[in-house]
Amino acid sequence: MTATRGLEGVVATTSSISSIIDDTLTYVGYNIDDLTNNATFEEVIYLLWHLKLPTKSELQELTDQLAENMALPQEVLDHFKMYNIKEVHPMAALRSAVSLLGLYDDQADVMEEEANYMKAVRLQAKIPTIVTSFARIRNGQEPIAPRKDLGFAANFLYMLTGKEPEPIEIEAFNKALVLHADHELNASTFTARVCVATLSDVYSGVTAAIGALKGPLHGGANEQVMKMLTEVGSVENAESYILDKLEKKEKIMGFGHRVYRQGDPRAKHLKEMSKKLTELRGESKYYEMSAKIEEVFTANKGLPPNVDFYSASVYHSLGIDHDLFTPIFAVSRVSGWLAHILEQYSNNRLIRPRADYIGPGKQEYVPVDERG
Ligand SMILES: CC(=O)SCCNC(=O)CCNC(=O)[C@H](O)C(C)(C)COP(=O)(O)OP(=O)(O)OC[C@H]1O[C@@H](n2cnc3c(N)ncnc32)[C@H](O)[C@@H]1OP(=O)(O)O
Ligand SMILES: O=C([O-])CC(=O)C(=O)O
Repeated sequence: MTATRGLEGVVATTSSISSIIDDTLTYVGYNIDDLTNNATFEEVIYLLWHLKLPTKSELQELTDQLAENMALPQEVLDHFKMYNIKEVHPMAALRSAVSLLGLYDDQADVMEEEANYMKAVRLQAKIPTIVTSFARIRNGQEPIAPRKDLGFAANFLYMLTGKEPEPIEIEAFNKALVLHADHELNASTFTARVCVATLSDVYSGVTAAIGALKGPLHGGANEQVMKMLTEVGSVENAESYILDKLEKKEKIMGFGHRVYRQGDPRAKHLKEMSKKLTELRGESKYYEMSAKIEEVFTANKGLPPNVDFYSASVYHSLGIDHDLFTPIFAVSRVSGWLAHILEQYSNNRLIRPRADYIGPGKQEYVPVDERG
């Protein structure tokens, strides 16, 4: 038995949800470029969960179900007062809040297909409310209830800021949600599938996935990119900053990918939005710094940017706090996690690989008093 480090190249499951073939990403056969340019996030949720695009009435039904389920149990809102909210990372708060949410769902452990589907609806609806309520409560503001007349993307920005977002903001945020929705067997989705393959519940699967997304080698990279842009500070500093990091053999966040070789097809959409939005805000230096970093890093390492790189300046231009970037990734990716959880349940087998043991050989037990 030999191990493949990081399971690189290992095919661990079949799936009908999304595919990456020759650097092309599709959701259920639809090219990501097409979906990003044309679809609402609600349509994409439906696509991932039902493996087909919705009719008008199917879309309306899902939209209504999401709207009806956005409110949080008061206990979940109250729990934000149990710790020092200003000191807590929002991803840790989200992970805990989702776990807590499971305690207030009397269907949490009901394993029927319909019950699991409705839990998916409830989680997809409530996660944006958790993120926006957390963000407001820590600023001493009251959470804002969603508006029935706004779509998913617009509602998120509205619940965060209390202001009705501009059409260009809604368009950009919707595109970002579509782009982050699913990505084959990435680390957090694999985590979710491993968890529920023990026939554990949907809340456990999503809680585990949030934990995996939090790390800077995965979803946490977008916040780290913004930290880097802040440190770089100006276009003039970008080249020396990157060359110095490379000299020290440090990783540059937002670059490289386990699967893509020529480039992440999602990055170009975010790059375009970054240019547009930073110009609109009179902060084009964030786009220009990013573009310079890309130029210098790619010339030196040959690694193109991934989805996390330009999403940082996009979210910054939308006025979003930098530590909310990864929770926003979760607001979108939960749609993919839930699709994979439902798919795993539908054809389940325990996921249990082997380890190639490399520890010591046979040893004799020595009582503690006799050990040197
Ligand atoms: C949504 C997402 O999860 S997208 C990914 C988000 N993560 C990041 O942006 C973090 C930065 N990137 C990385 O750490 C990696 O590219 C990963 C984690 C995305 C992929 O990792 P892996 O496939 O395991 O590649 P690994 O980390 O082994 O890198 C292979 C080589 O490229 C180098 N490399 C890869 N990415 C980077 C980077 N961003 N900066 C500098 N060097 C890099 C590694 O140092 C390594 O070099 P070596 O062979 O000389 O040691
Ligand atoms: O697929 C991966 O390894 C990481 C990624 O890009 C994603 O989850 O969107």
